[in-house]
This record gives sequence, structure tokens and C-alpha cells, in this order.
Amino acid sequence: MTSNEFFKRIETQYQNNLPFVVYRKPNETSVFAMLQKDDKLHFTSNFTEKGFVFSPFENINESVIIPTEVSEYLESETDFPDLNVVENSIDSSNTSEENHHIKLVEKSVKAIKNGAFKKVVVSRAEAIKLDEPNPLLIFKRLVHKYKSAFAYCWFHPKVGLWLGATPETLMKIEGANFSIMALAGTQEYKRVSKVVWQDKEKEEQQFVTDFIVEQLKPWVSTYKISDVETVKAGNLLHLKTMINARLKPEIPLKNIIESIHPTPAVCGLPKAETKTFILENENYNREFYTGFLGELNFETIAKPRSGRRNIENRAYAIPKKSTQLYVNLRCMQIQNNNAIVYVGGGITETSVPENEWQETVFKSKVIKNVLS
Ligand SMILES: C=C(O[C@H]1C=CC=C(C(=O)O)[C@@H]1O)C(=O)O
Repeated sequence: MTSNEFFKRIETQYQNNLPFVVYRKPNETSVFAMLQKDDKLHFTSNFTEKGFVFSPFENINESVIIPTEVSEYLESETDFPDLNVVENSIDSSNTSEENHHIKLVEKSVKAIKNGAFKKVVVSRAEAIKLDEPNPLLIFKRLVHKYKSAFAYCWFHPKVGLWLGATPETLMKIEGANFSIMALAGTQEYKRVSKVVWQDKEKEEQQFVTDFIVEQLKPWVSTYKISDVETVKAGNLLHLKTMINARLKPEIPLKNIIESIHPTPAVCGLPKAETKTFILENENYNREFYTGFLGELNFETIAKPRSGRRNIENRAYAIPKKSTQLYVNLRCMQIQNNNAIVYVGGGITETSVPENEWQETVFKSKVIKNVLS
């Protein structure tokens, strides 16, 4: 399907007020869309369903799904033009937002020093006025600007309109192969060849890796942890570790998700205490920010390599279930003529409140750079 036809179909779906998702996976050149045929609100009950899942931060039992069986699946190429790229990002945050966030960071540091927990991720929401928001135009900009991110636009008339370009994979599962990313620690990308990380960032990222490995142990037979590396995500750099594992047979996906989500990259350590702190102290509802989204139980068939011998193998190609979930970061919700941008950061004992505020300002630019 040409990209023109592809986006026309999505445009019509949106005008008809019907649910859809359009997305581009990291470093890929294809775009996919799922268009739901009715406007029913479906939830996953146990993560065995097939479709595109959209889960909130707080309660995975409220995960919305666009089920494959009631949707049309479209595919195209990212050959559409990179229109109206915004050069100067909007600056809309104000002093009262800054004061509030700094106070929240100070309270977090105090709680850590008092031994309540080791790390917590605190966040804020910032509203930006837009003239006539065009979600598909914003999606196209996200696709072109953030090639290594998972870029998406998700809409349900009974839930809302969300867009984002996240650098973080929550988990990928294909058959028994499992992989997960521990991403944390942030600094601004300054085009220098030698990047230096402070102990604060190294520690906050290590917390994420250690948590994931501990939580995974009951579900996997073997696992391997990669070295820590620096990755670029738009105007930012992060620290990343990959954990690859083999799942034990017959492990319910819901058990794995429940034990991992939300990771200390978006919540804290220990999980329960920091989740309560976040819910009690952030003065807004995160909704789907720091939740997760992506393909749930899709079917993939390993493509046989070309050659005569493989013609026989084709008959034996076994379809595998594939799940690819991403953490909903660097995202926004569009409500009427406002974009609500969500940003947060990991706080540890040595966090400097002013620097933590600045980090959320850098992160908000990822979204502000595609708005006009
Ligand atoms: C919570 C966010 O980022 C997480 C992912 C990468 C780096 C992070 C950090 O350095 O704090 C956060 O853990 C966000 O972008 O809103």
C-alpha cells in the first residue's frame, strides 16, 4: 500500500471516531497500522489475547487492547515527506512548575536518606497550547526525527489520543527467546566523542539491571547480561544494558509482566514503596505515561532462506508467537487543543534538585521539537 493510501485510511478512521494505532518500530522502514472495526473498548484479561496492547502505569488489569480479530492490519513504507520540521522548540514550562518539581525531588532525596527506598522516578506533566493539532502530521515528524525510537500514535474514542517516540523496550519474546532492556541515566548529547558518566547515573542504571535480573530468575532457565553501553535518543544519551534469556516452558506472560512492570527505570526500588510514594506525591495522574505498549502475541513465521533445500523446509516452518512491548516514555496526550507532555527522571541519594529539573526540561524537548 502506498503511504498516501495508508495515511488516508487512518485519517478516515480518525474522522469516524474509531480506534486505531499506527507505529514504526526502532530502526525499521515500515509503518504498521491497526484499525478497529467498531468502537468497543476491549481490555486484556490475561495477556493471552492477540492484538496491540496499551497499558497504564498503575494497574495492568486496565490494559486496553485493539484485538487483531476485529481489526484491519495495514502496512506501508516510511517514504512520506518530512514536512514542516520544527527548528525552535516551544518553551512553556514556568517557575511554579519548576518550584513544584524541585520540591518533589527534595522530598524524594529526603525519603531516600531516611532509608524509605533506594531510588524513585518522579515526573510531571506540562500542557502546551496548540493551534489545530494534527496527530498524523506529528506522528510523521516523530518517525523522521527519531529513527531509533518506537514511534506511535494511538487513539480510542473512549480513552484518548496519545503519541510518542520511546527509546525503551520493555520486553521482546519470540518463542522461548526473551530480551529486555535496562535503560536509565541521562545526559544531554553534546556531540563529544568521549562521554563521561557520573556515579549517580551509573548507580541508577545498575539498580534497574539488578532488579530485572532478580525478577526474571523464576521464569528463565538461562540468562546473559550485556556490558553497559551509551545510547543516543534524540537530544539525549542514556546508559543501556541488554538481558537475554531463555524462558522456561509454559510460563504465563501475565506473571512475567506483573513481576517486571513498572521497572525502577520508571518507578523505583523497592517497587511497592516507591509506587505508593509516586501515587501520593505526584500531583497528577500518569495514566499511560510509564505504562507500556506494543504487539501482543502476534504470529511470526521464520522466513526460510532462499535456495532449493529450503523449499522443503518451508512446509515445516513453524509459526511462533511474538510479543514486542515498549515503555511509554517521551510521550504526550492530546486533549482538545492542548498537548500534555510527560517527563520524569530517576532520583537517588546524590540527586541535585536543580539538575533533575533540567533533565526533565531536556526530555520535554523530544516532544516539543515536533510540535508547532
Ligand atoms: C522516566 C523517563 O525516563 C527514564 C528512562 C531513561 C532515563 C531515565 C533517567 O535518566 O532518569 C528514566 O529512568 C522519562 O523520560 O520520562
